[in-house]
Amino acid sequence: MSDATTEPAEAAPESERSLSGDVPLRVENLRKTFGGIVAVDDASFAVEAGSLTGLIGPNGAGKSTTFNCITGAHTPDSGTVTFQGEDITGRRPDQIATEGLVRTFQIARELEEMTVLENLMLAPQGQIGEQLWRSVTPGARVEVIEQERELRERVWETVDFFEIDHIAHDEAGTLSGGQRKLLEMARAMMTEPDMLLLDEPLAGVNPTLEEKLLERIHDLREQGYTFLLVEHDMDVIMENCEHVIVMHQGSVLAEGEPSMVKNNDRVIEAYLGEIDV
Ligand SMILES: Nc1ncnc2c1ncn2[C@@H]1O[C@H](COP(=O)(O)OP(=O)(O)OP(=O)(O)O)[C@@H](O)[C@H]1O
Repeated sequence: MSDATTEPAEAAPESERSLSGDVPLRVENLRKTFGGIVAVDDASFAVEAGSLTGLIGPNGAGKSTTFNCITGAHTPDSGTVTFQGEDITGRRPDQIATEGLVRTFQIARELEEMTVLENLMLAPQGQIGEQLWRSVTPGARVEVIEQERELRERVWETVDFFEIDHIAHDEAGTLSGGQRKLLEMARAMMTEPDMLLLDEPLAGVNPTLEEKLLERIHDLREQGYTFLLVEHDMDVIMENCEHVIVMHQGSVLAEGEPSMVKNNDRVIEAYLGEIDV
C-alpha cells in the first residue's frame, strides 16, 4: 500500500498512501487541545472500506481523544472528519451514529438492571418499543406489532451470532467483563452500522472470551463491515489488523502493514520502555 519510493522503515503517512478502494472514514489535520495540552496535533489518516484497521500508540499518544473527536464526544479545534463523503466534524454522537458510524458504549447503569434481551431490544435507532405503547389507532398497532416481531427476530439472530443465548435472560449488571463486551458489540450491531469503532474492546476480557470477540470481529469483517480498533496493546493489533496507524504525541508517526510498522525505528523508539515490540 505504501508509495514505491517510500522506505519501509519510514512508513507512509496517509497523504502518501495509495488507497485502492472506498475510504469511508477520513481524518484530516485533526487538532484538539485541552488548555495548554495538545492532545491531537495535526493527525491525518484514512480507513479503507471492509478493513480491520488498528490505531495504536503509547500512553497519552492521543488515541482516545482522536476516537472521541471522530465519534462526536469532543469537538476538534481544527481539522475535519469525513464519513462516506460527508463532513461530520463537530456533529453530536447520536447524529454520527445515525450516519452509520457507530462506537461501542459501556452498558449504562440504568441498563444494568435490564436483561441482555431487553438491552438489545432497546439498542436500535428509531426504536419502536416506545411507539408500541403510544400507538392507539388499530392500523398503527398492527404495523408496530409487526415491527416488534421483526425486531425480536433480529435480537435473537444477534444473540445467536454472539453466542450469548445462554445469558439472554440474565441482567446485564451480572455479566462478566468479557460478556459485557460481547453485549456492547451486539448492541452496536443492532443499530445496523456501516462502520464500527471499538475502543480497547479486549480490555479486562479473559482469554476465552477474547478469542470469541476476535472471531466475531473477523466474521463481521468478512461480511463487509469496516472496523477501527483503538488499542494500547500492540500485539492484539499486530495479530489481527491488516493496516495499522501509530500515533505518538498527538500525531501519526507511522502507518502500514503490521510487519512494516513493527520494524519501524520510530515506532520502536516511541514504544521503548513501554511495551515489548
Ligand atoms: N479531558 C482532558 N483534559 C485534559 N487533558 C486531556 C484530556 N483528555 C486527554 N488529555 C491529555 O491529552 C493527551 C492525550 O490523551 P489521550 O487519552 O487521547 O491519549 P491515549 O493515547 O488514548 O492514551 P492512553 O493509551 O493512556 O489511554 C494526554 O496528555 C492526556 O493527558
